[in-house]
Amino acid sequence: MGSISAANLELIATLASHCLQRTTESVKQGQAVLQQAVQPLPSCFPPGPNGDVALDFARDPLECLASLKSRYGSLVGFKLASRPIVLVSSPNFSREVFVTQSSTFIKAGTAFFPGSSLAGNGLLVSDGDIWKRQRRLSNPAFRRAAIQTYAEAMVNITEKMVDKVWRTGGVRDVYADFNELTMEIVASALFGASEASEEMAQVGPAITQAFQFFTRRATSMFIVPEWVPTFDNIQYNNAVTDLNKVVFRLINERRRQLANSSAPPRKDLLTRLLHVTDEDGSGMDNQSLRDELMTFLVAGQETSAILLTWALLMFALHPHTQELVFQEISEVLNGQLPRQTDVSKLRYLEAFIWETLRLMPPAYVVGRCACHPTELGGYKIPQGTTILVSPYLLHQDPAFWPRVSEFDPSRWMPGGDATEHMENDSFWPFGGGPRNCIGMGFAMMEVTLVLAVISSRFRVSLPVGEPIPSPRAMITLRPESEVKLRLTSRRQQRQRKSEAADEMKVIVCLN
Ligand code: HEM
Repeated sequence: MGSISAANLELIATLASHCLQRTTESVKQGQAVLQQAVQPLPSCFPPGPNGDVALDFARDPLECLASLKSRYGSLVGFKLASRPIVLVSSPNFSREVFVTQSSTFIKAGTAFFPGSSLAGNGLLVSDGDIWKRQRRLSNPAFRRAAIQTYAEAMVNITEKMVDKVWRTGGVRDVYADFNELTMEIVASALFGASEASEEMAQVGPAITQAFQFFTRRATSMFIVPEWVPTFDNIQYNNAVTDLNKVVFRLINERRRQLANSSAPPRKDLLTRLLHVTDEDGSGMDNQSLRDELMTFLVAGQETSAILLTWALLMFALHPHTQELVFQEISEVLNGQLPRQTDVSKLRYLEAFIWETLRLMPPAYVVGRCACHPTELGGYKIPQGTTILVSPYLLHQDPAFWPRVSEFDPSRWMPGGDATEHMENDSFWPFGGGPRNCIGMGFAMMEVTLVLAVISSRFRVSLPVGEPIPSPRAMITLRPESEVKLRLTSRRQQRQRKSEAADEMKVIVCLN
């Protein structure tokens, strides 16, 4: 057997110390959780059940949260997998968590929060000064004028999908199709609709694998740290390594192009992020850029795919509403493809999207952690308590929403009963306060344009005998499995109708 070289020894020593450090961190975290587990809930905690609700939650998270609210009200204290949790589902307490006490209720320490090497220390997970700086530097890339430049690509990519895979319609798993579509849209917005997004498409399987792992981890009660060499972890870490290679290469290439080229700057998000600097002239380093780009992929791809899927299901379940959307689109677009300037004219479609977000908010709960002892609604909230604000429960509360379970987009039209909900804190599909969704404008434009393209070409229905797909609450409120919908080409349907009418005319003449 050969002897171990000095370099190898050094490597082994580094690895060992790394593992020891990570183990110590994990042990510390484990001790903190254990301490919380054995401690009873404080007496002045919000009222709730005595036992741990982990089993109920694992069986059906939505049902578990709804039953907690119906039994104990809009501020419930309980234990979930031994962690102290407060469930918040009223407008004023949600505002307090998101806005008034936003510096007390932070991300770090939130139970079941999917911190992961995939999104690194990006906007979704960071706190304090790091988050402030990254948000300040990222904001310009999401301003209205900036996101408008992605509209054309959003429409082209949708057209391409429709022409390639939907063509004449038929039954499709629209959830799978939308996952691919939104991945391509967000990758093209991030890196430009060129070789870069093609390169990202090549790492599609790695992204899918990393996302699936990320979801499993975020919904598991027992989290194995990513550095432990389990089969799952090794696969995941390989996927992240593949992604990192591509993303770092793209960042370096773009930096070189910007330094050398006198050509007009590209308009993708990466270029915009490379241009912004702080007051001291410094911008984001490669690692921060990588973390934000991956965060935008993680935060922006699946949420939009889910919203599009629920929207199409709503079309299928409410044919009259679908026809109203189609009428509006026909009038506004007049047979042309939608453009960014059309988005604000599609008022009923926008109302339709808000109503879908009301009943099926992809972010059905939003988590925070109390970074020091505080109060909420007169109750004591110890440091380390996880707060779950639930837009899903709030959007379905009959105290704030008349005809609460009716799907009625017209409530969002001028004079409707929902228009004031944006201001009165009973509608939080994109979160709120300083940590609200940076991609809200992007997502609303994307979903509007995609639905406009689809609706002008297809009528959507539930295939005969197909059950209505149900939601499954994971990190997001996603479909439980495939969502199979029938897409009937409106053009072919018109053709068939006019052929049938011609045939009828012939029969009448012959008679
Ligand atoms: C229908 C689509 C979307 C929904 C429903 C949604 C929902 C949300 C919600 C509820 C939050 C707040 C989370 C919290 O407070 O902990 C959030 C944050 C965030 N979203 Fe979205 N999102 C969507 C699309 C997007 C898109 C398209 C992007 C980017 C391309 C994006 C990027 C982010 C980021 C970076 C954050 C963290 C912001 C911060 O803490 O500063 N989201 N999103």
